[in-house]
Amino acid sequence: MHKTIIRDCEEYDDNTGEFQLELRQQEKLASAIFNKMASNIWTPFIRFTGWFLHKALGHLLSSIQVHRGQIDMIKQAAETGMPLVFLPTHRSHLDYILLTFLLWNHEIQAPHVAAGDNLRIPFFSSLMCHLGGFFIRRKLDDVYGKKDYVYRAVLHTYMEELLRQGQSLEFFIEGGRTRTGKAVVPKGGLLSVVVDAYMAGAISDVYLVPVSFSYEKTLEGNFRSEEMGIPKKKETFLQAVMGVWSAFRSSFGQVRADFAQPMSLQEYLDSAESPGGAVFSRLAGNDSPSEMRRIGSDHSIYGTDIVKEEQRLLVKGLAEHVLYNAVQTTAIMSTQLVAFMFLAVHRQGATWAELEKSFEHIRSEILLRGRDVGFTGNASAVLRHAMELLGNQLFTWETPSNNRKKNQNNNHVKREEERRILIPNLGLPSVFDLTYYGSNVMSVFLIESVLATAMSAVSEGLANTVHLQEGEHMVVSRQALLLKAKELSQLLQMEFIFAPSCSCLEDAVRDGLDSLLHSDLLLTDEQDSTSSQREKQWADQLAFATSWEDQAEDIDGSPVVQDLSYRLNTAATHIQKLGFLQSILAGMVEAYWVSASHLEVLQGGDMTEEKYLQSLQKFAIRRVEDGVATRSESCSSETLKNSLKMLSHRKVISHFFDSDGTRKVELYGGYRDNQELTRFIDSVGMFKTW
Ligand SMILES: CCCCCCCCCCCCCCCC(=O)SCCNC(=O)CCNC(=O)[C@H](O)C(C)(C)COP(=O)(O)OP(=O)(O)OC[C@H]1O[C@@H](n2cnc3c(N)ncnc32)[C@H](O)[C@@H]1OP(=O)(O)O
Repeated sequence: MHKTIIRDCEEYDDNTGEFQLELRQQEKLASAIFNKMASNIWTPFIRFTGWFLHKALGHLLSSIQVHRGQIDMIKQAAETGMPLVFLPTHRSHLDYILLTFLLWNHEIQAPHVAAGDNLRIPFFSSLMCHLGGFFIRRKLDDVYGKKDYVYRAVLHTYMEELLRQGQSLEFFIEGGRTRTGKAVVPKGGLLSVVVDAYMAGAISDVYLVPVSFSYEKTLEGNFRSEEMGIPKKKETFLQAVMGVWSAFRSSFGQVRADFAQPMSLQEYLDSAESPGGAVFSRLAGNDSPSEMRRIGSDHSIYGTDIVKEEQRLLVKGLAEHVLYNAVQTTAIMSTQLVAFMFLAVHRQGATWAELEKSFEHIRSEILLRGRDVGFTGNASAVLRHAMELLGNQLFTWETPSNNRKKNQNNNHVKREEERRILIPNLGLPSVFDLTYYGSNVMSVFLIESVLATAMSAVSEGLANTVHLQEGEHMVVSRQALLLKAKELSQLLQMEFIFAPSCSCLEDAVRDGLDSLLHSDLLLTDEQDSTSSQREKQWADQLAFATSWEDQAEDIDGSPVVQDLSYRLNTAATHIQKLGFLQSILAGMVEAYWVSASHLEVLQGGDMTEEKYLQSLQKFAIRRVEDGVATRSESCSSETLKNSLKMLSHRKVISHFFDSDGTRKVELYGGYRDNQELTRFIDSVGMFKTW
């Protein structure tokens, strides 16, 4: 492999002494990088580790669930001889251990796994290397803005060569473990190498395998400090050993691994419907895909100076597609359901009977939406088990103070017991334990939650459960609702992937609206549907399907097709459902609104990015401590950071480097004006549901 890199360099036939000297130096550098990077799988060691894990994992986990059919599917894909690229979601350090372990158990070739060089911990890193780990920089370029071509070339060639040899690869496209519990916007660097290897004809095809791991309890404990904005410390050898030791003295419940259907890269790119396919066709121009493949491409980390925007879109679309599939296959574990239930339904607490009822209800709603759960058993038993794993510091039992008497008889004691309320601890920082586990469930109800939140914006706050009265008459325009839902999804695009890249956001939102209609949260005027009314509903929906696009194309913005209106079902149970759906995104919307409001600080002039983020987090925490915030999770460091990415993407703020190389942030021209900024803050604030 080392020779391949050197051969590539020697293709430049320049015999001047200076060039030869430079070449030798670069060769030395490439060789040093390669030696530091490469993995060295040692099969007997994998076998030994597999045997050891068989003994050890039983002390940590009560079970590892994996679907036999999914494993067979992976085996079949492996038997084609095509390289497999495993792309798991990243929740824990156990992810990569379990993946190789599961594959080894089923006699599937162990993959080479990209490990960030922050994991280069003495002793452990050499074990990792023999188990398939190859070390990459977390940032490709050491110096910002200056491409490290040699490093990029070595990494590119190394990965391409592994694929060429039919070896399997694994990398975490989110780039690191999630701190919030939900998937992180994917990175495109390593995936671009795989796409490029195919485009350049180094491989005839490759299977991309989205994988997800879902834990009842993660080994890592919690990410409270990081969510509070306290920087992560680099782990030392001693801490790593202590971590392993303390893990073996605890119990982490069950883990569920899910493999989504392997995707052929060739099929993905050839598919005319996928945005990847459309971009690919444009890139290929008149050339057929195979012609294009022969020509090669510069889609990767190592190519022309600037990767074309269309090429980036192709890889980005693919990465999002993979991650979307991984998230959709993720099973919901007991602890995740319980945490979600407290955050979205029972923030004020609930009796045991109420909790059991909600638990059963949410479980059935999850299954109804085609998602799986990683537990069985009756609500009471699962609730107890989940709360034990989450830890009792997250909940407090309280007895309502009235009628509390001493010396009661048995019946009284029982009744008293039934009246006791279990209250979640939503204070800082423990709320982040609940959000970490609960956020995995968000993806199940995401689009419906977006629509419920948009409903509040369309009705100018009147459709908030705080204001809504039972039996109240409230009508919303379908067109306005869909447009506001789209706006909100775009606002939260750094938080979620709303639709796979083969579909579009509009379709996903329309499907969400159908669910709300189906569940009777929204009613058409003629809800008692006779067959002719059903036909009309169909026709109306068809009309809207074209109206969205029509309206987007219309110059003056007036809708071309007649709009429809829906009546909000204000029966008590439906108000409750609306509240539940709005509650799911309320903390995030509050964080984005807080972030938008804090921009006023920048009207005084630019600030270093670090200082600005600190001041934003302080502001958000103070709101919680002063009791001003509605949701304590609104000060989540990760959400605030994402909101800044969105502000930068929307060109509300911009970044630049000072003369001393410090990254600074400032308001974009128009937003320095008070009115413009206020308009922007209001455009975020309209999604408040409190
Ligand atoms: C039985 C036995 C069991 C035991 C068994 C044990 C197994 C023992 C194994 C140990 C295993 C440990 C495993 C740990 C797990 C981690 O350590 S996770 C962390 C490390 N992994 C990753 O980060 C993978 C995903 N990250 C990436 O792909 C990132 O892109 C990279 C490669 C790290 C680079 O990140 P970056 O420097 O921030 O730069 P980024 O903006 O992403 O782009 C870099 C370049 O990529 C290219 N690029 C990026 N996006 C695109 C795009 N959309 N289109 C085209 N090109 C693109 C461009 O060339 C870009 O450069 P520019 O043109 O922008 O200058």
